[in-house]
Amino acid sequence: MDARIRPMWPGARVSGRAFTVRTPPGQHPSVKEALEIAGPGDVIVIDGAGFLERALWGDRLSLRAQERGIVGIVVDGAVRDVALIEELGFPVFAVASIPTAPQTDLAGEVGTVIECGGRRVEPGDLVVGDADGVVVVPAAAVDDVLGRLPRVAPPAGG
Ligand SMILES: O=C([O-])CC(=O)C(=O)O
Ligand SMILES: [Mg+2]
Repeated sequence: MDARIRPMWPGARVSGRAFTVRTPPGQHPSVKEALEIAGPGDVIVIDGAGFLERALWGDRLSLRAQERGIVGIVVDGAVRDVALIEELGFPVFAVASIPTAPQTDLAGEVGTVIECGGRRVEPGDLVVGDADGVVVVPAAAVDDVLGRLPRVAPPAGG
């Protein structure tokens, strides 16, 4: 994903399966819906249209996500409660933080093909994020990519 998408606290790392959401700018209903459908090992990936004037995510949603086994979220948009999210240790990757609340009147879609950070993301793609940002590996390419890892990994003990 492009370099706008950053970890919201130092040391945040995530890897898991994409659970996708597309939401109208600043709108919350589909984010909350995703939270109740996504499950263990999922990373919620939100196409928020890059809108930065309202936060789509915060500490309460992070706590609920942890309860459900969701392993992190990636938002092309803004979040809030970053200090509390860091205390929870929940990995959140987003463009920015802002204290302003989301709106609750328009739904989007969950579980469809979306664009996030300039990349196409399909449900089930592998999402990996760390201090450098986030990459998406298409589900069909995961075996190939993992199969090549031993050749690029440093030697044991090295
Ligand atoms: O308004 C919201 O639900 C987002 C938020 O602050 C939280 O999850 O704590
Ligand atoms: Mg909050």
